[in-house]
Amino acid sequence: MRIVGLTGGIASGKSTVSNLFKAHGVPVVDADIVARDVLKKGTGGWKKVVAAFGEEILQPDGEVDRPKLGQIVFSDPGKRQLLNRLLAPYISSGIFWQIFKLWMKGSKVIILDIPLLFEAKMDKWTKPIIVVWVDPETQLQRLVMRDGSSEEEAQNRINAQMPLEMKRSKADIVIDNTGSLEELNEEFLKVLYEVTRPLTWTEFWLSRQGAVSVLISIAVGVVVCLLHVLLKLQVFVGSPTVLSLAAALPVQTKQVTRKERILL
Ligand SMILES: CC(C)(COP(=O)(O)OP(=O)(O)OC[C@H]1O[C@@H](n2cnc3c(N)ncnc32)[C@H](O)[C@@H]1O)[C@@H](O)C(=O)NCCC(=O)NCCS
Ligand SMILES: Nc1ncnc2c1ncn2[C@@H]1O[C@H](COP(=O)(O)OP(=O)(O)OP(=O)(O)O)[C@@H](O)[C@H]1O
Repeated sequence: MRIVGLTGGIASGKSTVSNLFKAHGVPVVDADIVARDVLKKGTGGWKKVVAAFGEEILQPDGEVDRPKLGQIVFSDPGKRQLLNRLLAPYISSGIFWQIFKLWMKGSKVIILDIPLLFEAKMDKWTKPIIVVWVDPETQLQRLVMRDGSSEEEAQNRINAQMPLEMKRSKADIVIDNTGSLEELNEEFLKVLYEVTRPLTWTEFWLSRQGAVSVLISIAVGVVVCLLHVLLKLQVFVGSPTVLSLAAALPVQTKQVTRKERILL
């Protein structure tokens, strides 16, 4: 199985690119969706966060007031680190299960869309790593337009992440999303070709099909060895029971001649 890391800065266009992957039939695990699920009312993550930040971050219906919590953590690095620490175990196990479900379905290539891939040190699990890059002015402008936030709030969110230039330097593939959506689509098609090339042997062994092949090979090996041992036992012990056991195995057996017995 190939787990492709898709990352970048906030509003650099990760979701836009992951939608293109989905449209071409490549499954995507979205870490932002996992992070939302683990903060739903009554979950383990919700309990930890409410205990640490107090009930004033809750809406009247008991769900977390996300914009309010966002304002708190994106203007205070200490509180952001606390939130990250509290949610990290839930987010990583949520991501693991999503990947496992796709593995069970037999998906060979999956995209892990995760803004904090490097910050959360999850880059070692993904190959190749795609970074969606935009220039800083375009990033700020798109973020303000999308979220309707002030420039200051938007800049705080940008500053809360590893600088995009540093992410770019760690990438295997860079998608420059400074241009139009048409230009992005053109660049995307080249990346799609690269990402969906045949699996390497290592990736194949890590896929469900590879694991099944290994299990079948082991089972066949065990049966062959067992048969061999049983036939030998028949030679030395001369037990007809052993021979009938060997005959019951799903491998063709034949009567051992005297000459063959001597060879065995
Ligand atoms: C603070 C929260 C409640 C704000 O929610 P809100 O709906 O306003 O934003 P949303 O979750 O859609 O995130 C939007 C973007 O903000 C950035 N972002 C989110 N959390 C963080 C963080 N802890 N550090 C840096 N950037 C972050 C990401 O680029 C993300 O795509 C929420 O972002 C959150 O729970 N964050 C902590 C969980 C986390 O680390 N999420 C990132 C997924 S790995
Ligand atoms: N090439 C483009 N031209 C114009 N607008 C774009 C382009 N690419 C993305 N956008 C817009 O920029 C905004 C940010 O894009 P997107 O939501 O895909 O970013 P993101 O990296 O997923 O953000 P986040 O980190 O918050 O999840 C969106 O409103 C999107 O429609």
